[in-house]
Amino acid sequence: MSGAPDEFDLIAQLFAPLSASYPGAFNLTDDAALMDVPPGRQVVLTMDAMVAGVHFFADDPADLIARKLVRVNLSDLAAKGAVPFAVMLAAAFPQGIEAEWLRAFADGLGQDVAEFSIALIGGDTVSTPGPLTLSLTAFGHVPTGRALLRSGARAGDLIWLSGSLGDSALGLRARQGQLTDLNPLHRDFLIHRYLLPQPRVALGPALIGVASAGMDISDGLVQDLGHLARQSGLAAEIRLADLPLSVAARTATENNNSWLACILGGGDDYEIAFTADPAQTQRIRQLADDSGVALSAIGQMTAGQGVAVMDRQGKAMEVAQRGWRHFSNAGEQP
Ligand SMILES: Nc1ncnc2c1ncn2[C@@H]1O[C@H](COP(=O)(O)OP(=O)(O)O)[C@@H](O)[C@H]1O
Ligand SMILES: Cc1ncc(C[n+]2csc(CCOP(=O)(O)OP(=O)(O)O)c2C)c(N)n1
Ligand SMILES: [Mg+2]
Ligand SMILES: [Mg+2]
Ligand SMILES: [Mg+2]
Repeated sequence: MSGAPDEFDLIAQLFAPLSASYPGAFNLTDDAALMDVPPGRQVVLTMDAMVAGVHFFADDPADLIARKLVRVNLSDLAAKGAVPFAVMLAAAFPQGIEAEWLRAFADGLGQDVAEFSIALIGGDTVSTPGPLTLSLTAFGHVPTGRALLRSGARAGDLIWLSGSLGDSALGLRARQGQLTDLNPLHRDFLIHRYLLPQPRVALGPALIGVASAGMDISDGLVQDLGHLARQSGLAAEIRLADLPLSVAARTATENNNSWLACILGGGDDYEIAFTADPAQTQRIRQLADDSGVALSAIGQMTAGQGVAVMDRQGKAMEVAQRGWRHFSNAGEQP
């Protein structure tokens, strides 16, 4: 492909190679793909869209935009305990987009297709007079009947969280010109966490038979745990002191307490929150050691409803920011 991109060259030259490992994708030359499911497994499907100016900045590197798109979707699959195997891409590219940008985008897609052993099995390519708009559908599989659901938590279960919380939301604030007193290394780390989330693809499947419920944290810990608690018919209580913070996030919040709200409700974490019977604690600690992904017990499920955040004195805190909403009704209680 040289000069101005052509729709069919783009598909044949840049996207088709990413389907090579999947015969049912017909090298992206047919109307649809065919999918077989391994015996004893169920397909898990998820779709997340990303829009320039809403989920990422239009001038973010094209390869990282593509990889973030893959990763936010694989995060949902991991939260269900699923092993990812395929994705479908719907891309609306702004008119006049450059061939070089598309090549970088496809390179990024290819990097993550390889890294996560998945295939691009189809999609659609259109132009838009609006901002770059991307949607990915991701497919994974789990042993039939064993997927982790939001509804499986029981009273007394501990709440666990992978990785560290708030890095990405702080990275976004740093890019927006806030958090100006960060040291450059911390700033780069936080921005990297924003640009390139790390879906917990190995952890998810390992949690089957260990966790009672799971979800990924995309909107903000407090809001998202609220969804899990509601679906399980329970309340969630988390302890501020036990939230896993990176050195960079800890430093940022030490200097300025108002960033705490960002950690509790800033979103873009793409970490997995799961619940488990306290009897599973040893196994979970072993999983963390084996996988190299930190797992922290941050609270417990109790009878009741809602999410309470306990401060360092054990008192319920006011939470200024519970999580991201694309739309909200004025006057509605969050
Ligand atoms: N436009 C839509 N049409 C159908 N289902 C949707 C739509 N938007 C969201 N959903 C469904 O609503 C549920 C919650 O979505 P969402 O909050 O985006 O979850 P997540 O944060 O895990 O991506 C999911 O089951 C999702 O498939
Ligand atoms: C430029 C920019 N501004 C703001 C945000 C913050 N933000 C946008 S959407 C979102 C929540 C997650 O996106 P969503 O579409 O709700 O994904 P899902 O919850 O469906 O996985 C957050 C925290 C961002 N990521 N980038
Ligand atoms: Mg979603
Ligand atoms: Mg999710
Ligand atoms: Mg959301």
